[in-house]
Amino acid sequence: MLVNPTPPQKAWLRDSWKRSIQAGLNSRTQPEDHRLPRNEVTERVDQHQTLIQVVEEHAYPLFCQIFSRTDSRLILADTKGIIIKTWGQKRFREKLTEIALDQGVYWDEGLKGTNAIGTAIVEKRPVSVIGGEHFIRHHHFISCTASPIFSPTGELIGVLDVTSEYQAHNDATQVLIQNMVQNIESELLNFIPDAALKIKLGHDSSVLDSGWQGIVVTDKNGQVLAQNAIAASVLANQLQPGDAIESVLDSLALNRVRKTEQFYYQVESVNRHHSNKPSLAKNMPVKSEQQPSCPLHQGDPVVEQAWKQAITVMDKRIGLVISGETGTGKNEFVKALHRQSVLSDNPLISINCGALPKDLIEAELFGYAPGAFTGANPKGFEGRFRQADGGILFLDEIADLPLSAQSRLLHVLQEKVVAPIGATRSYPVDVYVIVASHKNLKEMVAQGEFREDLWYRLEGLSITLPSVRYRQDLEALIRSIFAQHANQQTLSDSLLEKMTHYPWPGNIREIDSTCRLIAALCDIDNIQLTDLPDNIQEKFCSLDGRVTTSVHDLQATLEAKLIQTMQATNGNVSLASRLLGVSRNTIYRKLNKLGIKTTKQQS
Ligand SMILES: Nc1ncnc2c1ncn2[C@@H]1O[C@H](COP(=O)(O)OP(=O)(O)OP(=O)(O)O)[C@@H](O)[C@H]1O
Repeated sequence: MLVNPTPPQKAWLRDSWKRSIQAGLNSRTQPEDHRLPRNEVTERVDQHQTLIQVVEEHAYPLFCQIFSRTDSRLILADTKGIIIKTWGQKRFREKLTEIALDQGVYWDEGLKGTNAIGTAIVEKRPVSVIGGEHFIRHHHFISCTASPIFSPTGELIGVLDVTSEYQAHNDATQVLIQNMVQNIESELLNFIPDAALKIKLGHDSSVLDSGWQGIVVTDKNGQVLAQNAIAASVLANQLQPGDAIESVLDSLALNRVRKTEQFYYQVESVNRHHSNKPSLAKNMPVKSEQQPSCPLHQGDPVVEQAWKQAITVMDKRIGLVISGETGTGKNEFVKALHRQSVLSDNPLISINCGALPKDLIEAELFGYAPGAFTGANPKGFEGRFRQADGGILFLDEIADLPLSAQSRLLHVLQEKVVAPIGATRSYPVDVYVIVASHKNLKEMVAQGEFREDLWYRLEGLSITLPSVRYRQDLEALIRSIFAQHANQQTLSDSLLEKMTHYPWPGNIREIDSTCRLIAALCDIDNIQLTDLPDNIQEKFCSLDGRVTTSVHDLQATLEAKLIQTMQATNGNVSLASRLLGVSRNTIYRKLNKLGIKTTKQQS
């Protein structure tokens, strides 16, 4: 029988080793891996989007600063010890793959023996497990330090871990990880629904922006919603959720550092411009200096301006019309606006007018009374307008709304009441309506296909989301969308270049489905063009192996090809016309336009 080595001295480690033995593990045998199927990994990543985002913004920079030159990985695990995401040294990741320290694998103490992630979950406190302190021998080459992450209401929501090659950890590592977790927990306070004020506290004014400050978050009436552990300590546990913050502060005036007898404090309004930023992918370039406030782009000025204007008009309840080719992200834009707006706790109802049969659209929008028409739900239907009451109704493809529904819509917008079909009464509704179309509504008005009065009622601000071929952040956009589908894969620079030169007629939708396909088919690092299926390779490459981007570039490519052919044929127009498959006249015309004379013309 194999005997486990001498248990360690530290009591908590001894206990953890004991639990490992009780779980039936043998220190000399590498335990079996328990791995989530790929689709469940994606689901978990989705569920943890906010946490991932906060880690990327508030812990990863510090990790890079301290560990970038060492063989280390930053790891986020969920409450069951399943690894959700990892960041850091790529070559070290490969080494960690040998012990399955990668995405989707359970690092529960009962499955992997004493390890920082699993043991921190059991202990509910930060722990460092250095080299030989790991129960399983195969894990002795690593040192891990992990700290649990708690929600503003004190529930465990995940674990942050730094795993390094054995020698890389020292006594300060645990303090560092705690600092990262502190930053994460403080930032999570901004995500509490109804959070309006953030009060930073400390015994000295210098700590107010240090990452070690106490934080209390209140609603707009100054009622405490949550606080971090430091605030509870600075305030000697005087405050509980629901208490009025003014019981401990003299003033709620914003931004000035103030002092009570016990502590310094500063009141800020909560920054709600956080939700659902696309994840900062591992293979994304370092953040641009100026972080865009719109979560849907990575530095495109047109989208940013559209976003800023939209936020402003929404707050003032001015109408918003969004145009843009199919797939440019109009729906996503509206969802992000909703999340960011004061209406975020109220419904967002989206309806695609083009996708509904014309004779049902009025019933869908305005509802109907029981027995209003044959085939209807016998209980009646309240309709989308009433479902959206207090929130936002997004009417996509509004151009497809039949004229009869247009007049009814105008009536609802003007009177703020909706009368379901066949009903004897009407209902008050307070709905902010946003519309989108990829057809030109103004032209439709001119042609009598869209009611002019409705257009004037809807039109306030008209914004157009740019087609991706015109976006200045295309490369970062592709990287970020790919990262959302990738497991650990990355796109090679040359493939990325091809992708940024492809015109993407289906816009973000096409980028999304292409990236999804590449991530599913190419389970390798640094994916090259030749790793892709033939049809995708073909779409990224033009005939001569160069890439076509826009009409302008296409023109340039054709002209270059013409010049090359003329050179190769020593100016023989007949031969060039046969090689290029165009008439001699076309060649003369093009050469003329380019100011090039044929040998014949020269002589
Ligand atoms: N900024 C973004 N990042 C990642 N994916 C996005 C982004 N914007 C849109 N998408 C994805 O692209 C696809 C198309 O987006 P969306 O439905 O918002 O486009 P649309 O302009 O409303 O299209 P249509 O006009 O055809 O209704 C969706 O799958 C969406 O998830």
